[in-house]
Amino acid sequence: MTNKPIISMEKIFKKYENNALALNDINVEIHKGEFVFIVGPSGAGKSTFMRMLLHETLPTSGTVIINGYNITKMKRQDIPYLRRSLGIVFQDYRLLPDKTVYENVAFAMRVIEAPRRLIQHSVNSVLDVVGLKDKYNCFPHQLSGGEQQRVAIARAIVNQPAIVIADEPTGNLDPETTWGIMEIFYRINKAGTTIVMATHNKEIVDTMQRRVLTIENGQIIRDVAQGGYSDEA
Ligand SMILES: Nc1ncnc2c1ncn2[C@@H]1O[C@H](COP(=O)(O)OP(=O)(O)OP(=O)(O)O)[C@@H](O)[C@H]1O
Repeated sequence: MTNKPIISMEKIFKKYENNALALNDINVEIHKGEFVFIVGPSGAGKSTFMRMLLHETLPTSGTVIINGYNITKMKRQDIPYLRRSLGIVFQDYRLLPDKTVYENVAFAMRVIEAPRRLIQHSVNSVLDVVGLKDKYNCFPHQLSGGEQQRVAIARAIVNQPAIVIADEPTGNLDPETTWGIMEIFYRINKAGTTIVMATHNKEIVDTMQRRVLTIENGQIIRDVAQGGYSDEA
């Protein structure tokens, strides 16, 4: 058995066109099954870090390997395979407004041309995981923010990704709804999926007691295996 990290970043620098140095020598390994919070002040480089995992931005220098793909060297035709191994959840849900809950989730499987019966089975099963089976026929505007985020999570996990990347997923939600969403992430992680979540929410980080990477001025200034928002390593 190998123990290769599922995500590895080595000597990552990211300088934007305006010369802003968003990431300044990031070195980190994340292993399968970990739950990792990315925290830090506004402008620290968290979004840049997350966008790099999604292949939305490339490093100026350094190596990023995600689920076996070297993102700076991979072939263009392999990008969809990398994306398929990632489930993505955003702060603002990003559902298709004119599609039902069922269709929003099924869409993620239709684009990879999954067979119809598998789609039916998988969508029903993930809607059950997020507690939204009864709402399968609703449109996003008929749902609360928390329910919309549940749909987005169902969509993110329906293709059974190895890694779920969540950027501030509870940023628009009240505290009670936030905990409902965190419980779902907790269960997904318990089932073996690696989770990387950027958040400003001190309370959830303190309560969950998972790995915390703190980014400041483009550098990882703290890496705590199991701790709170500002615990020392
Ligand atoms: N597309 C871009 N072009 C130029 N500079 C950028 C770009 N995106 C981010 N930056 C700069 O890079 C730095 C890091 O930004 P980033 O968005 O990664 O921070 P963040 O930690 O996610 O902040 P927040 O918590 O406010 O979302 C900032 O100085 C920002 O101004």
